[in-house]
Amino acid sequence: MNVPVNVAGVSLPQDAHPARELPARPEALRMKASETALVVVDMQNAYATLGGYLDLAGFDVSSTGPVIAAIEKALVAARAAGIPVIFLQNGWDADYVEAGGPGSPNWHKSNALKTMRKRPELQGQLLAKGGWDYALVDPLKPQPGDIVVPKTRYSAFFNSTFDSTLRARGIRNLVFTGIATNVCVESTLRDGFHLEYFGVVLADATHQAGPAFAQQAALFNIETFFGWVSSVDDFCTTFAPVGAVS
Ligand SMILES: NC(=O)N/C=C\C(=O)O
Repeated sequence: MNVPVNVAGVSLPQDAHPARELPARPEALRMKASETALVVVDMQNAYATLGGYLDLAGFDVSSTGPVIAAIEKALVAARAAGIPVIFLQNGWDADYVEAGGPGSPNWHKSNALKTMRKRPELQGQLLAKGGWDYALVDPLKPQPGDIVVPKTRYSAFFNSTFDSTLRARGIRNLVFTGIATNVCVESTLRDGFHLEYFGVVLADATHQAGPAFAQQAALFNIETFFGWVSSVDDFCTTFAPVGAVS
């Protein structure tokens, strides 16, 4: 039911968004556009482009093209439905202070930092703010009104503005796209679960870091324990304007 909202003497717009039912595994999920964000995880050259960090570190990024196209489609639908779009962007300052030194597990586990230690000529290039590797891929540049949240660890909920950005807007549903399904997507969705956010992955708009089984395992974990799994077409159809013919 839509009722006028008055907060501290200020009238806020009524919520004109009806609940929609998004087909998903293991079951459909009811959600309102006004309580939902489309989250684009780390679609940077580092993760999606030949010559970027993942490629240089030995991960296969040759099939990320369809993922970029699928995210573009989801972005069009989200913006048309009034669903906020949040781009996450992973990396550190050019001196890697934010990456942590040997006292941080990140220093030991980050394959970007390890690759640069192995190949000193790459020092300062991988995931460094201001550089090509850190930049979002060209087809997925933010548009006015979109939100960009920088982050320094796999989960977007740590040492970032992500949680406050969501809570300030009354968002409780997170629709995830991006790379990598089994690292930053899953880490962020899992932390969101523990903070009471409903997390849905659009599987065809994600890509794993590592072998294909890593994608399957991440989707299994999400579907079974932490959230829901849907598709770009189902997201677009669910949030299409009422009466729109597809
Ligand atoms: N965006 C990601 O999922 N990142 C995965 C690995 C890394 O950043 O080292």
